[in-house]
Amino acid sequence: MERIQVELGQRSYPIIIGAQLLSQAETWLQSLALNRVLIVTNDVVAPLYLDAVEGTFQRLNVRTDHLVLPDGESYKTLDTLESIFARALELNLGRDVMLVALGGGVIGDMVGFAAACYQRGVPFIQIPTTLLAQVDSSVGGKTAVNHPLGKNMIGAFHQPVLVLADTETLNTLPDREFAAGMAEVIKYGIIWDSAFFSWLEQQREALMARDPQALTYAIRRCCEIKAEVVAQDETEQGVRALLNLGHTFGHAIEAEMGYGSWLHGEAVAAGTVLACQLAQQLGRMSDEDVARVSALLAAFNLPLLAPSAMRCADFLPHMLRDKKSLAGKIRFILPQGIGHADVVGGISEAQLQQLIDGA
Ligand SMILES: NC(=O)c1ccc[n+]([C@@H]2O[C@H](COP(=O)([O-])OP(=O)(O)OC[C@H]3O[C@@H](n4cnc5c(N)ncnc54)[C@H](O)[C@@H]3O)[C@@H](O)[C@H]2O)c1
Ligand SMILES: O=C(O)C(=O)C[C@@H](O)[C@H](O)[C@H](O)COP(=O)(O)O
Ligand SMILES: [Zn+2]
Repeated sequence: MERIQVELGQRSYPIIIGAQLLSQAETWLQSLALNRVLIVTNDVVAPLYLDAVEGTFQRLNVRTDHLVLPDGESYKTLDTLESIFARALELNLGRDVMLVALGGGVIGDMVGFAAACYQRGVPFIQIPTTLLAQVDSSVGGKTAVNHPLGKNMIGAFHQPVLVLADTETLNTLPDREFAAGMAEVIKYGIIWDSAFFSWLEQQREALMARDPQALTYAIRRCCEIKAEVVAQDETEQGVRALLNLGHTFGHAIEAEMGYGSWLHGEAVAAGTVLACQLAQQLGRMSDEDVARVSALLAAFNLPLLAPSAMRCADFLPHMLRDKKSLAGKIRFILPQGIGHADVVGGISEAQLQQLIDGA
């Protein structure tokens, strides 16, 4: 069992990573003095893991209710959020409730946002069941829903009180979803830790085979990096923006192609290649470094190219609305070699056309 602390003063919390955590989490839950919980999950995850999680709370004599939402990125909306509030109100849940997010990043982001808003804020626990959620979305307190005009545009910073990442849940994850999670794993190596990037290159076969030891190390290292970044900059005033590598392009792809058509991790992968190519044009990355990034993403069957239907003109309106934009100017996260990145502004439309349209 691995334990990583996210150090945020009064809002500090542990991330627990291990096998069979869903049914053996009493130790971590006991200290929270729970009264009542509402477990929110979706119709794919519920048949797999809801009973185990409910059983754990019930053994602690906690009154437990659940809500099963429809699955998918296209349901990460204000309408779905409203159905969480409706259920909480029908159950007469008060401010002593604990919301529990059981699922991937979509569930985690929505339940976190519901917790930030319900009766002006109640606590919540993250129980991430995808690789992406275990390495990224369950940690750090970014919560949101999408808007047709932009990804994660309506949201709040609201930290969970506990993250329980049961690595065995990854055994049921479809290959495409596993690969999507690897895009965020690779991101940490590029922006923060060149040794971790090299380790990923060496371990790619073990990771592809979901070797439990390799996977647990990768999840732990990602959570350590994210915890360090978030502890330095909880609300993205500076260094936290680095976690957005590939996302300026990626979010444009997700919104333009229709939420759910490209998985978040797939869009981030194609966006990461574009960010590396832009960095290369600016003399920040060598040809060899860009090739290493592309090869590692390709090893996990991730897309290296943006959708052919999308031209620069399709990206621009989305990228201008990106949350990192400042005074109407787009800012990108660009690597400096492998293991370091910066927020970079001042990229011209002509440079972006050259990058995306090749013209
Ligand atoms: N808040 C953050 O910091 C942050 C970080 C990264 C991504 N995100 C958000 O996370 C979302 C993507 O998350 P995701 O990739 O987990 O997608 P997801 O939540 O849609 O889950 C992927 C699919 O796997 C299914 N699933 C979940 N666990 C499973 C399991 N153990 N076995 C079988 N199937 C399982 C889900 O039902 C879904 O169909 C995006 O909305 C993205 O914007 C947020
Ligand atoms: O935690 C962060 O900070 C991140 O940027 C992590 C990203 O992987 C994640 O996709 C996040 O939701 C993007 O945030 P946004 O502010 O660009 O919507
Ligand atoms: Zn992301």
